Amino acid sequence: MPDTGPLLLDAGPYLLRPLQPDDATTLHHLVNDWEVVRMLSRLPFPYPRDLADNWIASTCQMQARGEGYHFAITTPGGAFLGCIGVRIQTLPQVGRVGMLGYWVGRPYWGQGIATHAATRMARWALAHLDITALRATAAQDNAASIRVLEHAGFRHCGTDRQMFTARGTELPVAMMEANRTDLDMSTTPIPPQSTRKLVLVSAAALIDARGHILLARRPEGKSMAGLWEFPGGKVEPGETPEAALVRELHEELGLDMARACLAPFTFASHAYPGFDLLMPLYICRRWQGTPTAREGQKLAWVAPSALRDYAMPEADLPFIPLLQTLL
Ligand SMILES: Nc1nc2c([nH]c(=O)n2[C@@H]2O[C@H](COP(=O)(O)OP(=O)(O)OP(=O)(O)O)[C@@H](O)[C@H]2O)c(=O)[nH]1
Ligand SMILES: [Mg+2]
Repeated sequence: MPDTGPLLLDAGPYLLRPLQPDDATTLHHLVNDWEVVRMLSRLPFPYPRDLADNWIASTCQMQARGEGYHFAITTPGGAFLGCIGVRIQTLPQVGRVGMLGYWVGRPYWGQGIATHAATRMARWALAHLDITALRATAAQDNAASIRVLEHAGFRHCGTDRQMFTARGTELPVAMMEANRTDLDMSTTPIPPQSTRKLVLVSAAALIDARGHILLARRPEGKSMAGLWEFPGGKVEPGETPEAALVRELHEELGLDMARACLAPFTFASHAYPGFDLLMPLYICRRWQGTPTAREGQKLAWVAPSALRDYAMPEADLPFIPLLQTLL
């Protein structure tokens, strides 16, 4: 199974945990409800009891193969409220995307449960799974589900038609998408141009003896979580960019190095929706210690030719050809 980080997630006042065989009875009781099933494209009505067992078993297999992650939504006390999951698909031209789906049992509607679950699940999936974006569809007559997706940070990206098995017909659906930048923007209001901030960040391309470069994956909870970046961080007031980088590489990776080992290479100047980033990139080939993930980030030594396989913040993209030429 790919390394996905934790599989027990807080979702506001609710919990998300992998489905278990003994959820089948409650799951069946809640989902075998016309008002629930009519909004779910692939489920039949009535929903047979043994389908609940088979579905739960198939989610365990999907998870083991890294093809999908399906969770029960529960109260802190463990009461089963509904399901949410992401199934990974490879789409032509787009690549790997996660298809988000969810439902909540009718007795629990109107309490914001789906919004809490979808908000958390979307952030977890983009932080931990190798996907470029999340997609979801909702029947056009399912205004509640469209609102859930909007609140979770999804944007409308088109319309389509989908077969709804229980209703026995094709119906128009809203198509929605969220990528790693969408989710940042849904929590950070965009300031007007006059109050924009210039953020100075020092970053390092650490290069090992094989000519591989160290990338770190931004952990869940940080902005742009799930993207791979060059280790480093913000320059604090009164600090030089080099001193900031020596400090950050110690804090984030446990490395010790002399400022003289940092060779200025190039810089990025990029306008993000919420701030302007100015980021000098240093090359560093000598340090003391072994890079250790001290902030929950994942680390990877990457060959220059493979840099494009790692989703990076927009500001970093111009670095790739420069590093490939250097190495
Ligand atoms: N370190 C680093 N930050 C980058 C890169 N590319 C890029 O856009 N950034 C942006 O620069 C900003 C500052 O980075 P950071 O979050 O590492 O700052 P930090 O280590 O001081 O963390 P903190 O503010 O959470 O304490 C973030 O908005 C980050 O997304 C990169 O390659 N490396
Ligand atoms: Mg940092």
